[in-house]
Amino acid sequence: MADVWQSAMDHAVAVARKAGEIVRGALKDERTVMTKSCAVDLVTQTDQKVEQLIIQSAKEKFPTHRFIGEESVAAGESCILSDDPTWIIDPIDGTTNFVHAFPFVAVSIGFSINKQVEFGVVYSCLEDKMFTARRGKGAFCNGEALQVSEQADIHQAIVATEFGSSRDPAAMDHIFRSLRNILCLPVHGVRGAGTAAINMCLVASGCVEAYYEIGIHVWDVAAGSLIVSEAGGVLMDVEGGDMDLMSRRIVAANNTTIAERIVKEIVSFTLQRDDAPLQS
Ligand SMILES: O=P(O)(O)O[C@H]1[C@H](O)[C@@H](O)[C@H](O)[C@H](O)[C@@H]1O
Ligand SMILES: [Mg+2]
Ligand SMILES: [Mg+2]
Repeated sequence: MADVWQSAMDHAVAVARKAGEIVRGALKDERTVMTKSCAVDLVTQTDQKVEQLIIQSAKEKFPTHRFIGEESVAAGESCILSDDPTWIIDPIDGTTNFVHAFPFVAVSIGFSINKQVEFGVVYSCLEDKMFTARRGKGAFCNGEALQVSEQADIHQAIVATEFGSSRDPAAMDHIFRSLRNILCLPVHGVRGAGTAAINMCLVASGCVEAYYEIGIHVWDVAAGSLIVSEAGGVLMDVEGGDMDLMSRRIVAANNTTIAERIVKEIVSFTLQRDDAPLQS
C-alpha cells in the first residue's frame, strides 16, 4: 500500500529547512521583540512569518489537513487536537535564544493522526541538524539513526529542564524545589538548551538522559516526543502514567528507570490545558 503520510513528512522537512534559512537570515538583522502573556514571553516578526510560511505551504498541498500553530493560537485560534491529520507547529522553539542569538533555535513540526504523532521534524537551524522520526521507523539526525543513552543510574545522569516563560511565584517555587531535589540526588548535572524541542533531541541523541518541564505547550513537544520514543526512549507525565500532549507537562527519558526516578523528585503542579475552552 502506498505510504500516504510520507509526502507530508517530505514537505515538512523541506519547509523546515526553508524556515531555518529565514531564521538564520533574520539573525543578521535587528530583531523587533514583542511580548505575549508576560514580559518574558517573547515573540518576533520572524516567528509569525515562519509560521505563515509553514501553514500556507502545507495548506496548498494538503487542503483538508488541520493546523495548530503557536502564533496562530496566540492570535486567538483554537488549540483542539482532533482525530484529523493535524500539523502541530512551533515556528521558532527558543525565541528567547533567537532574540539573544544564543545558538539553539529550532523549527518544530509534529503531525498527528487520531491524536497520535505520526511524524516529527525538528530542525536545529543554527547547528544545521535535521532531526526526524516516523512512527515505527526510527529517529534520525541528518540521516543517521539515533539511540538514547543506556544509563540506568540516575547518579550518573545529566537531566535537562527549563524555567519556562512564566514568573508566577507559586509555580517558580515548585520549579526550584524540583530542581533542588534532582540536583541533590545528586545527578552529574542539570542543563537546558533553552528549547524544549532541542532538549528532547538531546535525549534522543543520548547526550542527556532525561528532560522534564511543566509549562510547555503541545507545539513545543509534539515532534520531539516521537523523536525520543523512536530513539528508544520513554515519555511520562510528571506524576507518572501516560504523557498527555495537551497537559503542558512532560518527562522524556532514555528509559523507565530514569523517568520514574525523576518523577519521584518533581514537585508537580497543574496549568490550564492547551485544549481548555477559550475564555470570552
Ligand atoms: O516560546 P518558545 O517557542 O521559544 O518555546 C519555549 C521552550 O521550548 C520551553 O522549553 C521554554 O521553557 C519556554 O517556555 C519557551 O517559551
Ligand atoms: Mg516553543
Ligand atoms: Mg515558539
